[in-house]
Amino acid sequence: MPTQKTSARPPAITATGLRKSYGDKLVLDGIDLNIEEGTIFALLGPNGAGKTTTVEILSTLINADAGTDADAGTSTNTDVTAAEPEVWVAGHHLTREADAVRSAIGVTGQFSAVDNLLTAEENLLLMADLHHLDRREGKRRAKDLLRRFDLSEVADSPTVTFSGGMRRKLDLAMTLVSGPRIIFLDEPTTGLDPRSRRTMWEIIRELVTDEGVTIFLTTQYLEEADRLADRIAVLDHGRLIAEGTADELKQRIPGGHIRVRFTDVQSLDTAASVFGIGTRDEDSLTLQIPSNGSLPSLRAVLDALETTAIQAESLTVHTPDLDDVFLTLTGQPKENA
Ligand SMILES: Nc1ncnc2c1ncn2[C@@H]1O[C@H](COP(=O)(O)OP(=O)(O)OP(=O)(O)O)[C@@H](O)[C@H]1O
Repeated sequence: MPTQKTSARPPAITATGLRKSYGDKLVLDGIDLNIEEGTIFALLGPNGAGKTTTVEILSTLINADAGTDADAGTSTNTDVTAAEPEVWVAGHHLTREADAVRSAIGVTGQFSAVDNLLTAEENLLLMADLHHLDRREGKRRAKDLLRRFDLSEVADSPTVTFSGGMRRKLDLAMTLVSGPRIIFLDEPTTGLDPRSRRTMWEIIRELVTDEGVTIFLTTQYLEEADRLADRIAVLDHGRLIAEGTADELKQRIPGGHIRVRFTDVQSLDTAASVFGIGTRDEDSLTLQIPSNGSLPSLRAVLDALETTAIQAESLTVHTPDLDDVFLTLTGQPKENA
């Protein structure tokens, strides 16, 4: 069967005009993806945006409705005749070479694959069996993964006793038993406490830097995409409304600001006339002054307050984050998008 004929090192995932509807409900409306090998790609979107559906299609769990037809990416018509999807994963055609795709990928979904009745090691050995590894190799990989994920001490404990963070680590370890080159992580840290989330981030980063795997992750957390991803795509109502590095996305939105809170309206008014710019909010007694968040701009504000002897109660510096990106791109906060 053919493999993608580009360079010696094909992109990990390419897709053109990916569409999916459930009945009348259009979930994906012509999505294009181009993800380089050895990078982390984050698909960012609120609940119901179509993130899991995208992962399910790319990992061969469900079929897309259509790929590259004449009007791909431009139509919102849900009655588009299904054409052969044009999606390549790990250099293999998604539908014509589905088995080859499956053997190159690993998927960790929102619902744990961990069997509660088994120990951590038994869960890993079960995965090794499913992937037809011989017993010795299976045992070797299980031990190696338990050590890497800091689970050796609980290798023989029933997983029913595991915390959410331990379970999530074991889930990912189980995905790694088969040595996948591309790993799909569907909301890998949802519901985890901040410490477990950071541990998970470290593990994900190491997978890329140490082993050169490609990670396709979905997330609702702007911070997660910002911290982890080489490229981020923002999914909204079945369309990618923006794509780029975290910095590129941030550049598309207005700059940050310094927010100064005063103790009374008189101080607020004086400050508003001194600065001459900014948004004055009498209810919260705050003045929002445009700023790039740099030290000199902060110093300028502090100096002006000091020389004019205006009493400020508190001051916060706001640099643009991905929440601002969502607000700017969709006109709505992420939660309501
Ligand atoms: N099997 C299905 N039948 C009908 N509708 C579905 C099915 N699977 C998903 N949907 C709908 O498709 C839309 C996108 O769902 P999807 O699970 O892909 O979103 P998501 O971005 O992953 O959201 P979440 O963060 O909540 O998991 C939702 O409105 C969902 O109700």
